[in-house]
Amino acid sequence: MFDNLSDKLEATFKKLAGQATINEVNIGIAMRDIKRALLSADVNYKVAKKFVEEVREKALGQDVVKSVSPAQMIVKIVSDELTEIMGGENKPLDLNTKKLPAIVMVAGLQGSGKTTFCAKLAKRLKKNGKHPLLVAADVYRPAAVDQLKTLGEQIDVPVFALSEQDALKTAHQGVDSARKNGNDVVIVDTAGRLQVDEDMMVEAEALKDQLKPEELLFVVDAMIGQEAVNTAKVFNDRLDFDGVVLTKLDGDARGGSALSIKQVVDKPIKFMSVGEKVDDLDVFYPDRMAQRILGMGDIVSFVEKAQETLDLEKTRKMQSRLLKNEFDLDDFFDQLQQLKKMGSIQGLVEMVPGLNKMIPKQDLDGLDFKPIEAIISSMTKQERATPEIINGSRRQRIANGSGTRVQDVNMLLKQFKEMKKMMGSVTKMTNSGRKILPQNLPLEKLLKR
Ligand SMILES: Nc1nc2c(ncn2[C@@H]2O[C@H](COP(=O)(O)OP(=O)(O)OP(=O)(O)O)[C@@H](O)[C@H]2O)c(=O)[nH]1
Repeated sequence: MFDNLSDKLEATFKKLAGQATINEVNIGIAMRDIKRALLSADVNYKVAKKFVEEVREKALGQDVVKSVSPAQMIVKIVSDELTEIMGGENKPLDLNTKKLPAIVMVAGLQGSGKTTFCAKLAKRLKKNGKHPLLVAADVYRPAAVDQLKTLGEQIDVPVFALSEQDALKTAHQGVDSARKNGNDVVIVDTAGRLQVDEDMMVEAEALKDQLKPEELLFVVDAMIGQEAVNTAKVFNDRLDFDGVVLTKLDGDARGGSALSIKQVVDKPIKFMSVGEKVDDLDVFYPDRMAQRILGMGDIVSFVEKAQETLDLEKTRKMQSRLLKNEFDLDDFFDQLQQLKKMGSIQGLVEMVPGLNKMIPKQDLDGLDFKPIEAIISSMTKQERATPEIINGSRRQRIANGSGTRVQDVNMLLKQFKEMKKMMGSVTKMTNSGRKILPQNLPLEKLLKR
């Protein structure tokens, strides 16, 4: 996400880095470049125009501070402005209500990722100690009801559905059922259509009027670019929703909708969805997103995600084995499982400052752990603990057992050996008190110029 925009902004800042002062001329060129970068990231034209005007005004109005170079100053202004256009601070869900259950109504076009989002949100709320109930009010497509039921089973959250095609009745009875069964939050999945149509809007308006949800969330697929912004406008004019959920940001390399939607509908983006799995949902933090766009990563989210998903006890044990250089293929296997729990690798790489520059995206596309897992699973306990004993005939046996080739086994063993060597030297550096991160980051370097 935002790959191109990040590269273009970085190039603009680099050009400014050689300048001694900020003046009308160099700021004019920089703003032209930034505007072009925003437009090619599919940012709404009016938003891009306003953005550069604000940045220009702030940059020219700044007192020259000796310790800060023009490039540093512009990076800071652009970062603040990006945060601002995406909404400033995160606006969390407000589920406070005197009458339980709290109701979250979810609306959007068909295929936007509504149903998947309902399940993701339910999982998140459950983790935070709530007792959600999912209500299948997307009654016209039996497959949508089945999909919600399957997801509900997967995350162990109850799903309420009726066999009748009556969204209002389903929603009302769902809320009653929640009240009876002690569910404190109801998440109502509503019907979508392929395009905005009158029947869908009328039904959504009726649901809103009758349910009076604490949160009405509009779900939109970021991959449709500016169309996402237009659809948001139409839905907001009719439903006056409370917040936006941007989905499929993992597939949206440009990111224009994330940058435009808040400005156009004046409603906060509350969540972003970055993959198909039930854990691929993140709270949307405009400031962290701005940092990501500027290639500075989002280490806070990375650490939060790790804390939420990883088995910390296991990780601690692994670290201690690493320090003693006892890390073996069993640990490697465990670590892969933990990594997988954290979500998409591309998403993780984008969060770590500088890492997205070090690993080409094409190396991550389609990265598949399955053959690695199969190879390790085909080894004996002894082989996993002491990979050095894996000779030619053992390699052949492991390849046969895992349905891979001997070359694949060789490659894995070689990579494991190199990784262990690298970890050894990192451990030594850490022990000797040398800091490894985060000095080598592109923007950190740029800021030092
Ligand atoms: N890559 C990616 N796929 C997603 C994401 N969110 C949802 N999807 C996929 O998008 C497709 C549509 O998602 P649904 O949740 O069924 O969409 P919906 O809006 O409920 O659609 P209807 O039930 O037909 O109204 C599914 O294949 C999801 O797995 C996401 O963040 N990233």
